[in-house]
Amino acid sequence: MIDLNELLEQVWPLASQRSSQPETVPLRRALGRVLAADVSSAIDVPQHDNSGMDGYAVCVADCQLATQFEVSQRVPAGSSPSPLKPGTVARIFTGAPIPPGADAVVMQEDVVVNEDGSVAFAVLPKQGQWIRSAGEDISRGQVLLQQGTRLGAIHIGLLASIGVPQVNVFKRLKVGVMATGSELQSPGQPLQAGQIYNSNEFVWCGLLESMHIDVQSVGVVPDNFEATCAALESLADCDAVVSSGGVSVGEEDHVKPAIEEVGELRSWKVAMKPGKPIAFGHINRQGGGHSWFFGLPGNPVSSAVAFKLIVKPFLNLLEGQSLHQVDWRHRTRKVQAAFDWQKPDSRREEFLRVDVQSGKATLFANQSSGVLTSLAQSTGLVRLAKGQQVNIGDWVDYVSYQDLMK
Ligand SMILES: Nc1nc2c(c(=O)[nH]1)N[C@H]1C(S)=C(S)[C@@H](COP(=O)(O)OP(=O)(O)OC[C@H]3O[C@@H](n4cnc5c(N)ncnc54)[C@H](O)[C@@H]3O)O[C@H]1N2
Ligand code: MOO
Repeated sequence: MIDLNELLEQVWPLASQRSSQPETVPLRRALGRVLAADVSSAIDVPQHDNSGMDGYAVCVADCQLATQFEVSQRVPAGSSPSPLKPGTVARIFTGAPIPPGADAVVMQEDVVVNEDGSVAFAVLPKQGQWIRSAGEDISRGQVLLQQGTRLGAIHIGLLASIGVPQVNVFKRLKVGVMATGSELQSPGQPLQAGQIYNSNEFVWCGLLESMHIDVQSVGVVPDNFEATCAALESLADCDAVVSSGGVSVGEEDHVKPAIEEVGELRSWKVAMKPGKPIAFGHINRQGGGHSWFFGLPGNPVSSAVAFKLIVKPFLNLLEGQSLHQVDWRHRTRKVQAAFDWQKPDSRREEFLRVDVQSGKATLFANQSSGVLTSLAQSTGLVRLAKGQQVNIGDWVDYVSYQDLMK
């Protein structure tokens, strides 16, 4: 058996060697895409010192209590003020540029306005108060976002705030999905004796779509060699293909011989539970090149866990993110076990489905790799080393699903 960390060190670097091509897309199409180049700002944000309040722009050195000041100009947002006339103040509104010569803003609640329109201050202003400085958010020349950043809504807002209308991102990946198993039935059809519904395909399509990846699914492939080869070949133009089932040791497992027929295969028993049998390789394309291939176990929990821990980061790397950005092992933290685990697996590390609230991990009662409910009713995985026993109150390593899918 191979340790998970060793497998990751063998497989992930293969993805970094071949990242996808860049393309330019308008900002409104950039959500979830990966930046293909650093973005620097050509402007200061905000561009000018501006008022943080509706009120009066003043020169602090001129201000005295019990004195009336003439309001010499009115500065709404979007206007360009003249220099402040000495001994006067300027009416100003939130976001409007500070007139040259003014060095503080007094909010209107702290000002008395006289009948003749002049104003007086109840409290003396402090230098700089209520002034938002030019460049305090982003300064000109600053690298705002780095290559490899996956763009969320706030990132896109930042790009808009520096006036950029479009952005250079890596091409979207296309990933093929297939579920092998003659026992599989599609939702909506009645179950015959011995059949189960195909859920893996739906889990993966959802995970891939949430990763902004285009999905091409061939659905269920029956357990026979020819059908498996044909399905694999039909997906060869994808960047990668993920298949479930048929990677263990039974005679009905056709995935491994089929990959050997249409490409190249490496398969492992990974020392992890769930997710032990994993096949990896590639499918040759007719015109040259290849699609990467992952054969994950059929058990729904095993395949979803293997997908999140192994395949998802691989796809992120293939799209152009860096190893540091995708390696979930940096996002592991300690939580306190609210459970006992007295019979650990001595040969495989274990990933237990737990619900973590306020730093305390409660174990989902049924840890079988066939129980998909365990994934729905947990917040993440506790990672235990081979043979690691747990007593209530022990601190254990934990990674949340949210951090795994970042
Ligand atoms: N003699 C041994 N048997 C098994 C071993 C072993 O080492 N020696 N390993 C076990 C482990 S661990 C796992 S995990 C499974 C993996 O088996 P396969 O990948 O070959 O998957 P199948 O046998 O095709 O299916 C396993 C299980 O999952 C259900 N399944 C399959 N596809 C789907 C789907 N699309 N949606 C929902 N459920 C699915 C299938 O009906 C089976 O119940 O092997 C153990 N056996
Ligand atoms: O990989 Mo298997 O999940 O240990 O059931």
